[in-house]
Amino acid sequence: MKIAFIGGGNMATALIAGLAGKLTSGANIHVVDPNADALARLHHQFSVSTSPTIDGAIAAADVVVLAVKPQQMREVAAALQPHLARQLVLSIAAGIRAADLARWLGGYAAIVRTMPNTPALIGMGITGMVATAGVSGEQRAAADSIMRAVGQTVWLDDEALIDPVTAVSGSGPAYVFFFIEAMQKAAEEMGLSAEQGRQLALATFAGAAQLAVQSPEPVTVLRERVTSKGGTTYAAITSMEQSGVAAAIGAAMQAAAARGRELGEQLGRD
Ligand SMILES: NC(=O)C1=CN([C@@H]2O[C@H](COP(=O)(O)OP(=O)(O)OC[C@H]3O[C@@H](n4cnc5c(N)ncnc54)[C@H](O)[C@@H]3O)[C@@H](O)[C@H]2O)C=CC1
Ligand SMILES: O=C(O)[C@@H]1CCC=N1
Repeated sequence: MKIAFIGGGNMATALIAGLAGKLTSGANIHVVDPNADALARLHHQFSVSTSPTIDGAIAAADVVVLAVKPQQMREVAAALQPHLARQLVLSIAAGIRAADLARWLGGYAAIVRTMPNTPALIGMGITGMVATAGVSGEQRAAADSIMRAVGQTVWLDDEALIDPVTAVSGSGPAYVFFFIEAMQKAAEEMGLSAEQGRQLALATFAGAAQLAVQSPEPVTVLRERVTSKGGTTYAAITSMEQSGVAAAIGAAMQAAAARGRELGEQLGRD
């Protein structure tokens, strides 16, 4: 499968790292980005071919992944349009609605809209996906195999659910890193070294996440099992409840989903 990426930034790099040598070789991956440093890095790491602007290489691709910022999508779509004939267009942009993208591509119908996340870099991503009516069964399977090469996939029937997916798993790695940062900072404030705090916090996250994945029991039961009545965890969870941590997480996720909808409305307006 030949895959072209328009945009070679953070998320494209995570996808290429997961894909190269797995689903396809770097030689079958082409990356377009005006940033020469980004192209040099990707070429050096994964032996992908590169170009600073959209060129003839796009015609040879089976799948064109749109990995630019939402604000750049319209301009990129206009430049891409003359090069499209039979390729599947796979967008990873937050907010941008498939119908607006199809319009900017001059009515091009073969579009899969997705929301991946950066753990794709180590093959542990998860991607929410929705196909438009113009996508063939073969193209849908191709999109699924690309994203499954870097993790799990969740197909959605309703495109509106991409914004909630963005709020959960697209932006989610940042919430986890934020929590780990806070734990590391508190560990240091309590006298542990930076390295000890890092080791303890990371092993706790990785261990607890794997336990939750592998356990047949819901996370509520797992949490209760750590929480002895009147013990240390009880003190910590009571403090979090008093601080409104669960409500704050809910509000943060609502804000992420709302921002996705807002981007779609703003950028799709004309
Ligand atoms: N970073 C993340 O965790 C996730 C990002 N996304 C989506 O992925 C997209 C890219 O995000 P990031 O990789 O984080 O951004 P980024 O800023 O790291 O990458 C964007 C890249 O596009 C390039 N670019 C700018 N104009 C271009 C043009 N005309 N043609 C080709 N390339 C051009 C830039 O030089 C840059 O390398 C966004 O739409 C975002 O919503 C989706 C899921 C997760
Ligand atoms: O923050 C963003 O807009 C992108 C989409 C999901 C993760 N990063």
